[in-house]
Amino acid sequence: AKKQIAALSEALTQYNYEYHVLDKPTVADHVYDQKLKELKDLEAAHPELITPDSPTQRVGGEPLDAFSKVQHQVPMLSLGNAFNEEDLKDFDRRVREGIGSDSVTYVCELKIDGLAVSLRYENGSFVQGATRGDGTTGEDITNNLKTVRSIPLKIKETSTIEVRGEVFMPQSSFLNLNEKRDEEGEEAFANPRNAAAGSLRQLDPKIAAKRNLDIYLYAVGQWEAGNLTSHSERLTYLEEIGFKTNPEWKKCEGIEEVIDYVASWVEKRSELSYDIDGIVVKVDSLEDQEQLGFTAKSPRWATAYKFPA
Ligand SMILES: COc1nc2nc(N)nc(N)c2nc1C
Repeated sequence: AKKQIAALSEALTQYNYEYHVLDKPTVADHVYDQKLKELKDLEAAHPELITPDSPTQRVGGEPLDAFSKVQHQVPMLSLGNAFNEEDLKDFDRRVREGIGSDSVTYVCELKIDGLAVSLRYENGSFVQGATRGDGTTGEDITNNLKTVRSIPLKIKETSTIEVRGEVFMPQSSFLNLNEKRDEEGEEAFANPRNAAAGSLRQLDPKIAAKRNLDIYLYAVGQWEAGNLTSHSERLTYLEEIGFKTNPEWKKCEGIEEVIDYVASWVEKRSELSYDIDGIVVKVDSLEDQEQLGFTAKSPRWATAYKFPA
């Protein structure tokens, strides 16, 4: 039974990854459902073989009375804002002065309009997930985050790592949810961000599990395997070890290319299946990031260009 459970668990983990992270399923839904039922039956017959990172443990746990607090070992900071081209040029000038170079490689990422969360993995298993909170102390929402299908319960990296990203509700899920709430005489959510926040704040994971939340990861903490030299390499590494990253990120040589990228997304924004509230611009070189450091509350090597609300 142990071998069968391990084989089923591995197959289901791979199917889930292909469907929810790569958006490239290789088996039909009924195959997934049938194997999941097989695994559930085997685990019911051998409960001592159930592991917390089994595919059957996504919607686990009884409703909580409250969320416990989590201290972020590395604070979850906020981003300085830019509202126009002038602000972006000012940011670029400060960066070039700070690193003493006249051309900078940036990475641009879509700024997802959701909730920032931090995910901790130990020995390859998802062990804890927390909200940003006030940046230092967040809330432990591990059980709710386990219901987000695009969050892997196990990854290939076995050293302890922490990754950060944005949980969001796709627009289609938001519209369906509000329709259902309307039918049930419940108040509609104002926007997908509020709906995602409300879903992650549910004390009962069975409710969160029905909200079709999704996630894009964008940062990975320092860890021994971290011999990477740039943010773009880290994004690629996140993808390699099984995380979902937003595919629209782009390396930009100099602030003019950043300005072009930002302008292109002002147009294309409405074609996305999820809400974004801006573009995040980061210095790519980790050495340069190190040299620029942080203000009290945000990195000097990044800024968020905000779209008009
Ligand atoms: C480096 O710090 C950050 N990076 C970020 N990157 C993306 N893509 N989106 C964010 N919301 C974000 N927020 C922060 C504080």
